[in-house]
Amino acid sequence: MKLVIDAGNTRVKWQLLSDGEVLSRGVATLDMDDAFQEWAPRAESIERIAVSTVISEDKRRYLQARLEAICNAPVFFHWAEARRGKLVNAYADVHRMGADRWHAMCGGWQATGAGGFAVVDAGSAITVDYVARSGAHLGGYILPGKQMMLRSLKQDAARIGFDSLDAQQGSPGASTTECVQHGLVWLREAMVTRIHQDCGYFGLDRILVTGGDAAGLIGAGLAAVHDPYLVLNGLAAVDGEWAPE
Ligand SMILES: Nc1ncnc2c1ncn2[C@@H]1O[C@H](COP(=O)(O)OP(=O)(O)O)[C@@H](O)[C@H]1O
Ligand SMILES: CC(C)(COP(=O)(O)O)[C@@H](O)C(=O)NCCC(=O)O
Ligand SMILES: [K+]
Repeated sequence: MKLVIDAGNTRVKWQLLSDGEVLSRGVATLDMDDAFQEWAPRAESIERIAVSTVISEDKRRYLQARLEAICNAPVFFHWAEARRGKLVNAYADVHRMGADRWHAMCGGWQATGAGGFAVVDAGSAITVDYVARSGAHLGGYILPGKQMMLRSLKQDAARIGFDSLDAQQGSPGASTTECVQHGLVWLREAMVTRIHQDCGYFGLDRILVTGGDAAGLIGAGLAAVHDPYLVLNGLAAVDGEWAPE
């Protein structure tokens, strides 16, 4: 049995795998005492743990120590790479790229086979990455995620006080709350339009979306396949049979 973990800035996603089949899966946060209680009873059967993470080095060490306290299996951390098979990273300095972005692209490559694709990961931050049919990563974008935008408006502007609002429309607002909340919808719609345009320009056939705010992007019209476990699928492939060359 293998445990694969995607530890993001907000949440930890995990899956327990046996011969490539998913036995169980879940979501936790690192600060929870019982973060691993769902799989901990099966820890003795786990032979290997593979992790993709973008958390700080301090938190990464904390995660490793917690895993080693529960489980005897070796823990492997996987990072962004220059290439994996035909998939070629656009970064000159690949170590600077978030492991989650690389593993999401790996998951996308495995899932789409022949065509080019876009990966949108709407997590703490939003990332967009484009991969051509040849496997060449064309580059991407990093934007603040929904909660990050709301937090920065609240913290960094003295007179922007607003409430939560389940806004579905991006029409011009007539109060601070509406201006902020409709603004998010408006921004989302603009982003979706731009991603669709880029996919046409670069000849990409498919869009894959993942992350906690994926449903919001689909609600804003993103024509994408939603896979909440895209990073884990890519990580499992990299940690498994998929040879680097
Ligand atoms: N139950 C939830 N707990 C926390 N965040 C959630 C939840 N449901 C949706 N979200 C949204 O998902 C985002 C986190 O998504 P996630 O993909 O887990 O991020 P990360 O990979 O950065 O940890 C949050 O910013 C929040 O907007
Ligand atoms: C952009 C990210 C913060 C996204 O992480 P997340 O929001 O999913 O936790 C992460 O991929 C990261 O820390 N990247 C490093 C910089 C880069 O990818 O160039
Ligand atoms: K992520």
